[in-house]
Amino acid sequence: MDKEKEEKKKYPIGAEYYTLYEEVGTGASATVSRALCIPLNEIVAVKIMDFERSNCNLNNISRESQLMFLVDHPNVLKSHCSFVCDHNLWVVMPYMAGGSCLHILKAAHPDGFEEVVIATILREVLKGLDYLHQHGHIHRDVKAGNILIDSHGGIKLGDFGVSACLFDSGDRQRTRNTFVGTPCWMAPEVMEQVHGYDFKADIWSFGITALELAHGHAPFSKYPPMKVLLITLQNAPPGLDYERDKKFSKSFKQMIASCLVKDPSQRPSAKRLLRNPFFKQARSNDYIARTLLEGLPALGDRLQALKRHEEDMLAQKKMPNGEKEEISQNEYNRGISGWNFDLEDLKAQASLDDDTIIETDGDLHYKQLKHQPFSSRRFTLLQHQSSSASQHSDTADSDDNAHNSLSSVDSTTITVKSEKSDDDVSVSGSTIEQSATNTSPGPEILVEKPVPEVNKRSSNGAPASSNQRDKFQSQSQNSSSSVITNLQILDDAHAETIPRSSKTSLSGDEVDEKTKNTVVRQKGRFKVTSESADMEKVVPGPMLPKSHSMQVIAQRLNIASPLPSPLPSTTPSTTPSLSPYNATQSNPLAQVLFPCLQYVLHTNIMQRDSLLTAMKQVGFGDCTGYTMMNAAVTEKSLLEVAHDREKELIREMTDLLSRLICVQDELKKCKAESAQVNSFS
Ligand SMILES: Nc1ncnc2c1ncn2[C@@H]1O[C@H](COP(=O)(O)OP(=O)(O)OP(=O)(O)O)[C@@H](O)[C@H]1O
Repeated sequence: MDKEKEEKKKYPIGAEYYTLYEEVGTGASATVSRALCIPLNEIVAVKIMDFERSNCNLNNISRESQLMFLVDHPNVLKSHCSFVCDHNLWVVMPYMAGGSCLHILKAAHPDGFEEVVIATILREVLKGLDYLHQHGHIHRDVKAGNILIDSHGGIKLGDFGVSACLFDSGDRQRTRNTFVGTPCWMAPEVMEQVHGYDFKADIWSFGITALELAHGHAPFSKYPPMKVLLITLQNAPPGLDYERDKKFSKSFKQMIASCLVKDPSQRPSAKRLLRNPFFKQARSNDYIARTLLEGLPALGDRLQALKRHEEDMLAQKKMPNGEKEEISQNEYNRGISGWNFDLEDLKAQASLDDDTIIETDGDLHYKQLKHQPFSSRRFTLLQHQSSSASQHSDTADSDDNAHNSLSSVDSTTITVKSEKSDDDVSVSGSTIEQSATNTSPGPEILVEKPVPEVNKRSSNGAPASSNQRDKFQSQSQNSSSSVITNLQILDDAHAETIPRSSKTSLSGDEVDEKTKNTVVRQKGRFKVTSESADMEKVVPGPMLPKSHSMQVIAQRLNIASPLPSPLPSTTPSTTPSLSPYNATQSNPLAQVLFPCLQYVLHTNIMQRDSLLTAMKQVGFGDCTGYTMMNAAVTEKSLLEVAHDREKELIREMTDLLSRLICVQDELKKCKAESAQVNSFS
C-alpha cells in the first residue's frame, strides 16, 4: 500500500519546487544537499552535478539519471526525478539521513564496525548488487562511501547510474581530467585493462568494502594511486589477518577471501555470496538503526565536523597517513587523474615524501636511503614474511574456489611472497628500485576506468521477464549507444565495440557460469602493470588489431603473445641484440617505462591503420582505375612510411632501454663505491 502511494507521488520538475538546506555530501562531480520538496512537504536529497566540473555530456548524464529513475529495488538508491538547471543536473532522491557508511565510520567507528553490523550491511548491499547484475549492470563504484543508510536503518547502494555515466561517457574517455574509480576498490582486471571485466569486478570491490568496514579504511588507502595499482597487481590479494583480526570469524575471513581472488571467474556471484554462512548472523534494519544511528549527530553537522577536522589536520600538518590519503583520494576524485609519468613525479609518488618511510605497524615499508644523492636514491619495498597466500588457500571455501586465484600472484622482478594479507600486507625480500636519472617528461599514464562492453554472445540469453525489466534494459541500451559512437571516435581500430549492458537476465548461478560470455571489453588507453605480474598480459594481443607490426613487436620483445602469429615477420631486424624483455626484467624502471613506449608505438600503428582505411575508402568511393591505382600506390608508400616510423620507434625504444640499463649499472657501481667508503669511514 505504502509502495503504491509512493509510486503515485509525483515529484515536481524544477528547482523552484525545492528548498535546499545544508550540504550532506560531496563527490567527484557533485554535491548533495538535504532539501525540502515544497509541494509534497517532504525531505529529499538533491544531488547537483556540475556539468562543467564533470566534463561530461549533459545528455548522457541525463539519460543515465533516467536509468536511476527506473531502478526498483529496496537496496538500490533510486532517483525520484531529475532535471537540468543552469548547466547543472539536479537529481532528486530519497534522503538517507544516516549518511554513508564511510561517514559513520569516520564519525563514530574509526576502527571499523562489529562483525554482526558488517554482515547486516553487506547482506543488503549484496541484494542490491544481485539486482543490478541480474539486469546486466555493473555498479563499478562499490565502497563504504556509496553505501547509504536511512533513518530506519535501511541500506541502499548509491551512486548508481550517474556514476556509470561518468565512467562510460566517451567525452570523459577522451578528456584527460578524468580519473575513474578509486584504485583501492578497483579489481586487478579493471586496472590491467587487458581482457576486459565484467560484473565480477563489483565482487572484488565488495570484498575490499568488507575490509573497509572491518578496519575503518580500505586496504592501501594511505598510498597514492600509483602505488595502490602496483600493490594490487603484484601482491597477493588483501584479506583479514588470522593473527591481527582475531575478533572476526573464520567465515568472515573466508567470505572476503572468496571475493578477493585475482581471477574474476573464480569469484562467486552476488547471489551465491548471499548463501555464504557468514550472512547467517545478519540482523534487521532496526538493529542497524539502534547500533549505528542512535546518538549520532545530524548528517549535516557530522559532515561539517569532519570537514573542520580535516582542515585542522591539514593546517597542523599532523594528518595521520590514512587521512592524508583520504585527502589525496578526494583530490583525484575532483579530477586529478592524468597520472603524470614524469619520473620525478613517479619517484615522489612512490616514496610519498622524499624522506624515509618506514612504518612499523605491519604496513608496507618504504625505505629510502637518505645518505644517497637524490638521483641515486632508491626506495625499497620490504616484504615481511607473509602468509596470506597460504592462508587463502588453506581456508578458502572450496565452493568458492578462492584458492585458485593465488597462483596468479607471482612476480619475477618483484618477488612477492605475501604472508600477511591485509591492507597492511608487508612485502619482504623484494625491492622496487627506482634510480633513473632521466628526468625528461615522458608520456602520461592515464589510467581510466574503461568503457566496458558486454560480449555479444550474451544477447542469446533468456529474454527479460517483465515489462519493467524491458524498460530498464532498453533504457540502458539506449544509453550505451552513445558509448559506441564515442568509442569509435576514440579508437577505430577496436572494432568489437558492443553495448555495455547485457541484454539478458540471468539467474545468479547462470551469471556465474556465463562470466566469460559477458565479459566487458575494455578500451582503456593504458595499463599500469609490469611483466612481472604476468608477462602474457602485457601484450594486449586480443585488444589490438592483428597487425603485422604487432607480430614484429612480439617477436622482438621475445614475449609470448596470447595470440598465435600465423604471419612471419618480414621486417628486417634493425635493432641491436638487446632484448627489452630481459632488460625490463632486471630493470623495474624499464618495466614502467616499457608499456608507455609500447603505447606510443600502438598509437602509431593504429593511426597508420586508420589512414590506410581512409585511403581505401577514398579509392573505392571513386572507382576509376586511375584512382584505384593511385590509392594502391599511396597505400604502398604509406605502408613504407609507417614501417620506417615503426622501425624508428623500436630503435628509440631499445635505445632508451639500453641507456637505462647503462645508467642503472653505473648507479650500482656508485652504490658499491659509496658502500665501501661508508664501511671505511
Ligand atoms: N540520497 C542521499 N542522502 C544522503 N546523503 C547522500 C545521498 N546521496 C549521496 N549522499 C552523500 O553524498 C556523497 C556524495 O554523493 P555521490 O557519491 O552520489 O556523489 P559522486 O559525485 O557520484 O561521488 P563519487 O563518485 O565520489 O562516489 C555520498 O558519499 C553520501 O555521503
